[in-house]
Amino acid sequence: VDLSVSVLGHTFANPLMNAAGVCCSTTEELDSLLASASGTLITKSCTAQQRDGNPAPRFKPLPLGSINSMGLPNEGYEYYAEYVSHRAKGGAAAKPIFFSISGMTMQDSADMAAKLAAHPQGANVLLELNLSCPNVPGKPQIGYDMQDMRRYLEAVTAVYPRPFGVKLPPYFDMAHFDQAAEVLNAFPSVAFLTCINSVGNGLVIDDTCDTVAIKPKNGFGGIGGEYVLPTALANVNAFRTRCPEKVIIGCGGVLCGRDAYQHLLAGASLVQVGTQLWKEGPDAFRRIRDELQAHLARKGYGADRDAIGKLKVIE
Ligand SMILES: O=C(O)c1[nH]c(=O)[nH]c(=O)c1I
Repeated sequence: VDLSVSVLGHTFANPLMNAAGVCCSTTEELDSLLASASGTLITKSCTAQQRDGNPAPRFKPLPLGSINSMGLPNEGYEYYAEYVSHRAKGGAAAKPIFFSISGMTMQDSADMAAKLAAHPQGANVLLELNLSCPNVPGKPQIGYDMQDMRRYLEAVTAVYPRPFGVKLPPYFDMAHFDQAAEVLNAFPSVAFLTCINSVGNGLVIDDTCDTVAIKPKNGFGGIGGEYVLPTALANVNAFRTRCPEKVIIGCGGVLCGRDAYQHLLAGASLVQVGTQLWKEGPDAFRRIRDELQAHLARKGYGADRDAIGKLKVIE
């Protein structure tokens, strides 16, 4: 089965990649993804300057997923810009690299986008603008404020001439799908949407000691893993139907090849792996890729792209 996917002006060997934030904060981590069976990779969301993030414990793996309130720890824009200078390649050996930006202010995000636009490897980098970080105390999610989202996209499109994408939070109401899609469809250069970020502000309790699992925000943090697959699939499908000109990247609840297949059916062209990558390491990509390949073969598909968006409803 041909797993290659050609979207956004690039061809990927397979649809799998990491979710921003997981196994992608340092050169070593990023190189381990580059060496893995993933089709591509994305850098940790960066801010203008290096950030330590929230106090630990700030991440906990759970039987059915994970909770995190990292607080946007990262090495700063220049570190990741330097990384893509060496690693992003064009031409035959192309391995385009996704670059996640999550400025502390709109101006910071616009400034970093402008720098990325001028980057020598700019044509081999795909910007994923993170509008959905749920864990910086005092910073409400941009993706949940439609006017804010419009302002951010106006600021970034004014300085970033290339097609780029947006990392969206999960929405849970049809009216919100409609409102968000209306904003996003007003920006043709928003070429892809990554659905979803973690389900914000969950609370995990360790009842052996009657205490919350993580320290920041009195234990409130983003939920990932098996818990979120139905919500992720709904958001992939909702934006696929509302934004037919945009590419959808699925993220959320992918543990195995069949989960990735469900994201393709729902409308995703690429599929990100977060919590399971944290638990299993980059070898997860070979396993999930092979499982996806086997599943598509069993279903009689010649290529994974033939499955994209093929979800049937009950008439
Ligand atoms: O706390 C984080 O660093 C974080 N954690 C998430 O679950 N999603 C995000 O977009 C971010 I920027």
